[in-house]
Amino acid sequence: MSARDVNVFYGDKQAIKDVSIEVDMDRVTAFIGPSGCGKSTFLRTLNRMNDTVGNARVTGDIRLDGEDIYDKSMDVVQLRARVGMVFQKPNPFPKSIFENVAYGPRIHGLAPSRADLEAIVERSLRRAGLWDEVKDRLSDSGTALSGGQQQRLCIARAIAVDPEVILMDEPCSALDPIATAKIEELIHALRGRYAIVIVTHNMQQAARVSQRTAFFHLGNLVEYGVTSEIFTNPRQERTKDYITGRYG
Ligand SMILES: Nc1ncnc2c1ncn2[C@@H]1O[C@H](COP(=O)(O)OP(=O)(O)OP(=O)(O)O)[C@@H](O)[C@H]1O
Repeated sequence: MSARDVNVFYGDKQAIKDVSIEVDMDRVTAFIGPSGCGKSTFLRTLNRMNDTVGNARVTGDIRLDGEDIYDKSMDVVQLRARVGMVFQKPNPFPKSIFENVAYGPRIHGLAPSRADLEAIVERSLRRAGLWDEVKDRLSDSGTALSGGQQQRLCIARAIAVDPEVILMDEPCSALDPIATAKIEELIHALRGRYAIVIVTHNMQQAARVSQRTAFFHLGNLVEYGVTSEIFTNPRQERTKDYITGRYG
């Protein structure tokens, strides 16, 4: 995915200023920066989630496989299948575990038969590291799972429609350390199969899970590069101040 000269406004207030970035398709990219710097706002431009925010306006050019995702001909439902999203708070549908995962493939026509649908559900739950925990209770409600399991269910739901990119907006902030570690392991396991972009407040997490890091401050993309270099040898003073804990 590539973004060029992206600006986002909420009414008159500019939240993102001229951001350009190339997201590598076979890597995990972390967005870091102090609260309110625009990480989530920018993440949401990548699958047009800002369309659902009444006063938000996006300018610039964002492409997925060379296609302008803001073009009038772009089908937003298809786009959000290709660029899936996992939110801060796990948000399974109030339906069974099976239905949570089956819903997307069904509406996108990916499963011609019941057997195909069952295969997709099993594969997605396996990839999300949840199959062994839920295989005997697929008809239980998704909302009855633990928080960490719910978040892996949401990841399985995103995977089920065969996305190219998965956006994760602070996916562990509502989870305990054990559930967090499982999600981090999962991100490692999914790397290479999907491009993953994760917003995180937790710098250790960014360092653990990502290969590329983008540091945002006051709506600007201050620095973007190889994660180990950003954390050990940042080029910009503002990045250095943030990673050494001087603000944020
Ligand atoms: N719906 C909205 N209407 C108006 N302003 C908004 C809206 N959403 C976000 N903002 C503002 O845009 C700026 C960027 O917010 P955003 O949530 O993207 O930052 P963030 O870096 O993700 O913050 P955090 O780490 O606290 O989640 C902030 O000043 C915020 O107040």
